[in-house]
Amino acid sequence: MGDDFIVETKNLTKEFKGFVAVSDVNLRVRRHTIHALIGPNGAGKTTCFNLITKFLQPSRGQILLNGRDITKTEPAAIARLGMVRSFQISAVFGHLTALENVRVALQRKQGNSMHFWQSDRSLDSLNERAEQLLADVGMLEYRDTAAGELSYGRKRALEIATTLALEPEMLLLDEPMAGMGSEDVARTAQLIRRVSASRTVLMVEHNLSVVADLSDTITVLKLGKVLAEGPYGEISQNPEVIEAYMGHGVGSHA
Ligand SMILES: Nc1ncnc2c1ncn2[C@@H]1O[C@H](COP(=O)(O)OP(=O)(O)OP(=O)(O)O)[C@@H](O)[C@H]1O
Repeated sequence: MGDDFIVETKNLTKEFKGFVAVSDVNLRVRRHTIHALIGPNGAGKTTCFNLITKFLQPSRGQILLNGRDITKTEPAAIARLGMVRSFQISAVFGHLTALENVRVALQRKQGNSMHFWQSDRSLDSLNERAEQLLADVGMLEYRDTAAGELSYGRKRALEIATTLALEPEMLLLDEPMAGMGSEDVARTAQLIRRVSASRTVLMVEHNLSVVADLSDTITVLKLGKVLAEGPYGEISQNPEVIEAYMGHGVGSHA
């Protein structure tokens, strides 16, 4: 793999009233890879994620997206630059069907230009694109099901489809497996692998076997600092990582 980084942070630091939650983090996310942020509770994963997606403003440091400094960029502008965050809590409209949910996302992407939507042809092509996105996440058979009636895992798949409607170059997933049963976890892992084919994925995830299975690179945070970075086989052998996870699984994964 070449050294082509889509996201880089330089000395990224966040202090909350003097408490340093994220401390001088230099993260480099290689294009077209799956990169996971892990670490024990309170390690600073969520804060780091919120900084990168601009939900929080850093106290110090820099964030680069495709080499461009986005440290001061408004969160709303980030999606237009190709970086889209998918939420842990499903953001789909329960009373709309799966297809309608994806259509809404596509319309939002198109900017809702009235004259565009008046033609039947454009509506047809919108439906086609929405169906394609549902197929991409393995949800075509649920196209006419109200989102509120879908299982939690399928809601998440639908939510990923609405995120993909924005054509992100980079997808940020906040604990994609949270609250899922094992069947949904397996399906979602497959989905993440599939959508990562032409994109870059950065995820915060607690499920270590999923992280081990999916990630090209793993960054381990502890007390706001990077403790280790590398593929699972490497970090899981790192004594400091094992100690940080004492009794919680790193190193014991087959
Ligand atoms: N808004 C805030 N104000 C004060 N302290 C905060 C704030 N947000 C996070 N922290 C602190 O920063 C540290 C890192 O928190 P963070 O949520 O980023 O960790 P995490 O690795 O995501 O943990 P978890 O796995 O438990 O979600 C914690 O000690 C937390 O209490």
